[in-house]
Amino acid sequence: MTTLTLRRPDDWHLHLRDGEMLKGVLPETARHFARALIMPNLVPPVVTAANAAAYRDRILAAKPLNSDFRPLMTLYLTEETEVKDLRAAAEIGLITAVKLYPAGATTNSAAGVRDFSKVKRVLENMAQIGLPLCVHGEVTDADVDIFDREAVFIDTVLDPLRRDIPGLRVVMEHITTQQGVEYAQAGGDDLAATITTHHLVINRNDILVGGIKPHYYCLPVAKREEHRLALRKAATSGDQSFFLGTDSAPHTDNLKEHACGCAGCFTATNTLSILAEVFEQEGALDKLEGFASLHGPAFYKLQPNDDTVTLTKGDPVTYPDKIETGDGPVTVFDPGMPLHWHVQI
Ligand SMILES: NC(=O)N[C@@H](CC(=O)O)C(=O)O
Ligand SMILES: [Zn+2]
Ligand SMILES: [Zn+2]
Repeated sequence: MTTLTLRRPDDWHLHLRDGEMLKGVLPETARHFARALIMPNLVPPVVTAANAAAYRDRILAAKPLNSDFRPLMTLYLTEETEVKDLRAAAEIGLITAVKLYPAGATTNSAAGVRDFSKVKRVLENMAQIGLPLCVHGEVTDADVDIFDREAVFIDTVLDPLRRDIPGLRVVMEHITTQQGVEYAQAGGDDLAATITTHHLVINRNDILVGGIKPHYYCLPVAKREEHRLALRKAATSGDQSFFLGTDSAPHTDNLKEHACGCAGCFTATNTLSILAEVFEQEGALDKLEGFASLHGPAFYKLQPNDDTVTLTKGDPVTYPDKIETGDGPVTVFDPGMPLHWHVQI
């Protein structure tokens, strides 16, 4: 196969940041994707309907001319989130989901949830109205090894939470383990999982062998090879429980190449070419449209996009090593393999 036409994809987990960074990174996503679910971990976070409306307007103002890109907004769940504000935001279609960060789990998560009993009423209301909860699924206990934090979260937080609040629709964000795959597979229609581009490509050796690679450091951190293989199998299986959330998470190079480097891989620029390469390697190019363009809208009860994107296979395609933003350069994720699928724009 040398040409592949898909319904235009959506990105179900994206960090656009704000200000100059937003202006710099938004065109990279808007070039290929129709919609993206926008993460609310700004400083300060997007915690109210008014915050979400203002942020949506800043995104729309930063959008390239003639782009139809649509941001789908989320609220950052805190122990102070008000049911009334959240329900009103959902009713007018201002928000598509609510994001749960365990406090301290990842970039800008300090305002996240410490005591789950304090958000129970909000979660019950979300279950009633069918508003999905997107979860950064890692425990933060100092005594749990960072490579075990996702599996421990599933057993000790996520599973009890889902039993406690029947009907709550949950997206396990950026899963990185076999345990994540198995839990998502078994969860029925109210549970799904996003998988990033980079976790299909790198394992933990890529971060650490031959010198530390700060641009491969993200959270949840990439795991052993067996987990990467489980993710590839899940993504290319055609199972509707799995769909694309790139978790493209830009940080300027000075903050990545640092004694205490920030977590996040920036993949917006070359994600589609990488995914086509990965799906081809797995003999599953016919499953790419489901993963990138159909399963996500089905979970969120939205229509898939009407228009299409076409990829053609040819000589290796090159992408810039970095993009320039008003805040400084941002390194584009290096998949460490030649990419042959060109995205027509
Ligand atoms: N994935 C990351 O490593 N970083 C994300 C936060 C997140 O999605 O956990 C960020 O905002 O930089
Ligand atoms: Zn996260
Ligand atoms: Zn993220």
